[in-house]
Amino acid sequence: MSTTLNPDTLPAMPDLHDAALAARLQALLDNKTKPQGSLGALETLALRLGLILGTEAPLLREPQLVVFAADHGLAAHGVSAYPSDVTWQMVENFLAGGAAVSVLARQHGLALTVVDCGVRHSFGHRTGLIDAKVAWGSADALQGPAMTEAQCAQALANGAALVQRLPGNALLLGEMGIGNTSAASLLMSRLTGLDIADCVGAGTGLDAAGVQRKIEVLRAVLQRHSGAQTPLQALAALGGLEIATMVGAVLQAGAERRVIVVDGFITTAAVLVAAKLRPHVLQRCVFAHRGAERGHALLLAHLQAEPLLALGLRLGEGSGAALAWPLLVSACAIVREMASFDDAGVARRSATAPVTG
Ligand SMILES: O=C(O)c1ccc[n+]([C@@H]2O[C@H](COP(=O)([O-])O)[C@@H](O)[C@H]2O)c1
Ligand SMILES: Cc1cc2nc[nH]c2cc1C
Repeated sequence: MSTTLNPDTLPAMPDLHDAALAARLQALLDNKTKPQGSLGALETLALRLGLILGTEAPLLREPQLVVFAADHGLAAHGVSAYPSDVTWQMVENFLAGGAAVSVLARQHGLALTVVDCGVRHSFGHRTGLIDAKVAWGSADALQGPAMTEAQCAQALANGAALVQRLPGNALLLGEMGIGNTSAASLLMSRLTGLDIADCVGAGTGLDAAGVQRKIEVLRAVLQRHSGAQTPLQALAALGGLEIATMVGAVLQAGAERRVIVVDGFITTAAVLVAAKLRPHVLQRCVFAHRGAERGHALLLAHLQAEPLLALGLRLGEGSGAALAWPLLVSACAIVREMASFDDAGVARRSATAPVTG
């Protein structure tokens, strides 16, 4: 491993497990005026948020939805249904407030920031856009590595630095990049050992023949980079400047004990890379949804993640993270505000009632 891409330089990620706090949070939930466990997944979520934030009174502050954007050399091989220009055009749409995620972020009071990690376009200085451009798109991974080790290290550092400057205690992940389902599928296959055919889907809307061609291209890419086996080697070779920047952001957010809200297939692939480097980062993650992109369900299963929603989304941008956000707010409010049996003078479960699961 070269010194530029050294995993030892990444942030430490201590185990968040705190049996005493978990027991106190569970007791708080069990004493609320409801049959035990009746708020289902919201209770699991409340426990997780309490543990991440290290408190019995979890409160989410100044949530930040960050859309990581970049272009992909592999897009030249017809692996997407749309042209690469859509990446910069959608960045303009985010900045103008007209994209799906713009609408949802406004609706839910989420600060929206777009990061140019490597878009093939010059935006100039713009409100709401962070310039973290490492290159004008990643290189064609069929010809060589998608990024040099130095570029990958720069993207990781950019992601960490931008999170350090963000306020609040929650990071919602979004991305935009024509061709980035290919990079995500490549990373998934390499880091899980699953066959590439199980990791590839229609992305923006390829037909069945298009998906077959995409699988063939990606199989050749994996062959070309058979030596790139560690998480960081795979990240540099198989690419995605927005994915690499996101990995840096996720590791920094996790180290700062921010709540990380994971969106669709591509953001989950970034979390996979981060988790292979620092497994405890998964304790800080809330998986917003299981999307329609083939591979996402398998990837979530690999991570033993239980997503909150299943709406058939395949948009990205952070749209699923934004849609799930009110559930996180509700979970925290339940812990902080709901009355206990004692507070409200409500009778507890009868001592003689049979115990059920
Ligand atoms: O989030 C997802 O699960 C998801 C699934 C399919 C496509 N996308 C979005 O579509 C783009 C990538 O698709 P493609 O076909 O160009 O690789 C990129 O901008 C993603 O945000 C996102
Ligand atoms: C129009 C469009 C919007 C998107 N948002 C995220 N990925 C996208 C891909 C396309 C093609």
